[in-house]
Amino acid sequence: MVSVQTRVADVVRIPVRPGGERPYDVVLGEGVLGDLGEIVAGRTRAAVIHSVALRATAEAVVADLRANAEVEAYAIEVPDGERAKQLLVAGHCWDALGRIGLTRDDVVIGLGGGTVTDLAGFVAASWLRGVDVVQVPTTVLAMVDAAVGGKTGIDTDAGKNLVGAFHQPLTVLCDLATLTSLPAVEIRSGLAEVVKTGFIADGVILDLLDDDPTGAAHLPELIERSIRVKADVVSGDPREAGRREVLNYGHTLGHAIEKVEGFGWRHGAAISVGMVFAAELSRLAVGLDGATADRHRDLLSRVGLPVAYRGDRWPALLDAMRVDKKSRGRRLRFIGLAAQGETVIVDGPDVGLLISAYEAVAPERGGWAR
Ligand SMILES: NC(=O)c1ccc[n+]([C@@H]2O[C@H](COP(=O)([O-])OP(=O)(O)OC[C@H]3O[C@@H](n4cnc5c(N)ncnc54)[C@H](O)[C@@H]3O)[C@@H](O)[C@H]2O)c1
Ligand SMILES: O=C(O)C(=O)C[C@@H](O)[C@H](O)[C@H](O)COP(=O)(O)O
Ligand SMILES: [Zn+2]
Repeated sequence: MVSVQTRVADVVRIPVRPGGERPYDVVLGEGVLGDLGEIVAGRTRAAVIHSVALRATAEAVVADLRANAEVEAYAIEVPDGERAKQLLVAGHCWDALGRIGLTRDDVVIGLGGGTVTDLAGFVAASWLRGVDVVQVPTTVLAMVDAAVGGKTGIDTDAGKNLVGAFHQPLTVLCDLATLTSLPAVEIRSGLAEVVKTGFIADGVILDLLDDDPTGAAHLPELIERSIRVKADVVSGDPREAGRREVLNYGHTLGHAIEKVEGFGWRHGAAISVGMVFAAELSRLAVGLDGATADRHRDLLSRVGLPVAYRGDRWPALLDAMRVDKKSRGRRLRFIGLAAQGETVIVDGPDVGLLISAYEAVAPERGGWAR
């Protein structure tokens, strides 16, 4: 396990102000899960959607809400990991909400990693055409990214997150104490989104990770900085009409790897490879300097994330990338980097260029031609 230092002694509240939609805060600190009762007090019912790994925490939350907030709380358990983001599991949750009799005055609570907050958000967005959701992320990845900003959804056979809705939460509670049980491999996966945030916006993040690539020495600060960037981007463009697309840096290839791997790769691992590819594409297409491009591979390797993938999977990856939400007609679109903190759209690059960029992550190519 990676030890979690708690340098953020005080609770930090980071505002998300999505224009036209209800404003909310991301609350970050040790023990902030204790605020949940106050947040949902006055509701009749609450449904706590959680993964197997969070069963004990969910049971404690349910008991606390019943005893201290006079809320009829119920736990709904879903599978661990990406297997939660399936239509079948959403259906299981809708059936459970039906049995509970959850009304529009009641609330869904998403307790777990990004797979659970994505699922719970989608269930809340669709149940009765929309009920409130409070997100309680328990992984680094969910705190810095998935639980913030209202993107919710599930996967289909065709690809990642292809069904979903924008549904902003009532509040996001990031309790640093929950991270003490998080395996190191999951911390590393979360650091991939942290690195993404460093390259697209806040360069201090990259320096902090250079200082300690395990993330342990600066974890609360890394989480806070990443949330601030996400909150800022989402506040300006909650429904991805434009600028929000920058949060997809590394995701076009990353999501394709997840699909080709049958959703068996961690999200952070897949977008780590995706960022090395995106950096190389940026070098070739928009003149990103070689040192910044190389910094991707160096930093991500030192964090302990993968930076290479199989050459023979290129045709399948290209097919998978065509259903990416950024695609327009036959044109693939990528988020590129002109310099650290300066994103650009790489619109409709030709396949030859994509293959050249892919060579940066495929040590032995094979099975595909230029
Ligand atoms: N909606 C968004 O904006 C957004 C942003 C980024 C990622 N995502 C999505 O998030 C998902 C990845 O999230 P993730 O990395 O959190 O994965 P995850 O939800 O699969 O969690 C990782 C593993 O850790 C376990 N776990 C969770 N909290 C724990 C804790 N405190 N202690 C011990 N074990 C714990 C989980 O049960 C799971 O097995 C992907 O589906 C990705 O597409 C969504
Ligand atoms: O919040 C966003 O916007 C993002 O793109 C954040 C990503 O890290 C995240 O993985 C998101 O789920 C990707 O969304 P998608 O629209 O590409 O499915
Ligand atoms: Zn992501």
